Amino acid sequence: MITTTDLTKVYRSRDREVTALDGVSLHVRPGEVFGVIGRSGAGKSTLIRCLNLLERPTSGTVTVDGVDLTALGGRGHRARRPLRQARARIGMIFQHFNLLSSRTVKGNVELPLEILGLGRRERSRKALELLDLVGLADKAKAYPAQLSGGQKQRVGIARALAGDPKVLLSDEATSALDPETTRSVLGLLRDLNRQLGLTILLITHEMDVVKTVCDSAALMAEGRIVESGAVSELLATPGSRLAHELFPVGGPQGAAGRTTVDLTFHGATAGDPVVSRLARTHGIDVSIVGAALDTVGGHQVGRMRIELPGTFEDNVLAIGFLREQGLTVELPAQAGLPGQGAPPPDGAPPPPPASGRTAAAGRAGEAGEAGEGAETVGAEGAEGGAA
Ligand SMILES: Nc1ncnc2c1ncn2[C@@H]1O[C@H](COP(=O)(O)OP(=O)(O)OP(=O)(O)O)[C@@H](O)[C@H]1O
Repeated sequence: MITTTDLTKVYRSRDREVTALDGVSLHVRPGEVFGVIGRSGAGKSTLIRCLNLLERPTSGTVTVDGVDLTALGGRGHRARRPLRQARARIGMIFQHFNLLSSRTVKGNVELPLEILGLGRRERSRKALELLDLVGLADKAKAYPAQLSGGQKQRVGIARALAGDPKVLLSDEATSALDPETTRSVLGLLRDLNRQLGLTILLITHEMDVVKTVCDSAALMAEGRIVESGAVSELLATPGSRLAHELFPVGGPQGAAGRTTVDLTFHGATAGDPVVSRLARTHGIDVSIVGAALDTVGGHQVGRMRIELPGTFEDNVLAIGFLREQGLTVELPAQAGLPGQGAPPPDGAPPPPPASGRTAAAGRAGEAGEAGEGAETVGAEGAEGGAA
């Protein structure tokens, strides 16, 4: 639905050049919610402005719903008619809502309909229909100043849907909202995505947004896409930086003479009692040092950090066994090993605050036991619960 090819944007002023986008190629499939995450300055806003050609890229192409926007004339607010028409099919919502304070809620939603040339009655009918869709039918006559932040964003969403877009771009739409309102606005976006088949690309610096609503995600750093893919696939990719940021597993690592292993249970593996099977079949005392359950992309996922007695070489067979069971197995950096799962230190956004049933601190006991404190789950619990 959205494809960019080698998209580059260089801002030039008299004395310096900033490469905000450096060869960005990404593909958003029809009907998916796609999150772009990255630190401040990574190039996210530039990317989203280039997607609807509010900003003209220096080179590369942007294709939305089969139309190569970069081939259409004009830029910014001086876009020519074909580009304006193509843009009308791309809705956009903003962090600070961008509502007109002098217009009522209904008047704000009618604005794009006026620009599209609809008559007064048709505008009124459509605006009320859209307000109903976002749950604000009773606020049609209110002014933006009389609304909460979440209600303002709902008006922004209704306005963005006025041109019956196939694509909705969201520029940090929940960053100004409290956590509960964020959840409700993300819930609305997910409902619209399902009901209308709307493709949504959102940029955010909040990992929780990606975790809550996105089917796929891309990590941006220094104008480039560092990693991207379906969230479920990323979680199954050893060493994925996004997976590590999305769902960190806690617990100490690298004790001398022991091998630390991070396991991810998802899909078909979620219900298998793999750890106790490992303990039984290989006669190993498995220590669980951290475990967590969380919902990522609408699916429950379990992660567990275990320790095996002995060095990596002593545990090659056990690790092979875990891989054969279909688990994602990662070896964080530890004594005598470079580490397979730990993400490189630079470029990624800071880790999100712990959420969901994230757990683990200190040694939590031997296999099968629930750990002390917090909400640590034992081997069978984590496996069974992550269905
Ligand atoms: N109009 C501009 N002129 C010059 N440089 C710009 C312009 N807009 C953005 N930049 C630069 O491009 C780089 C990417 O900025 P951008 O706003 O796209 O990042 P971002 O990931 O959206 O950051 P934030 O989350 O803080 O908004 C930054 O170095 C920024 O200073």
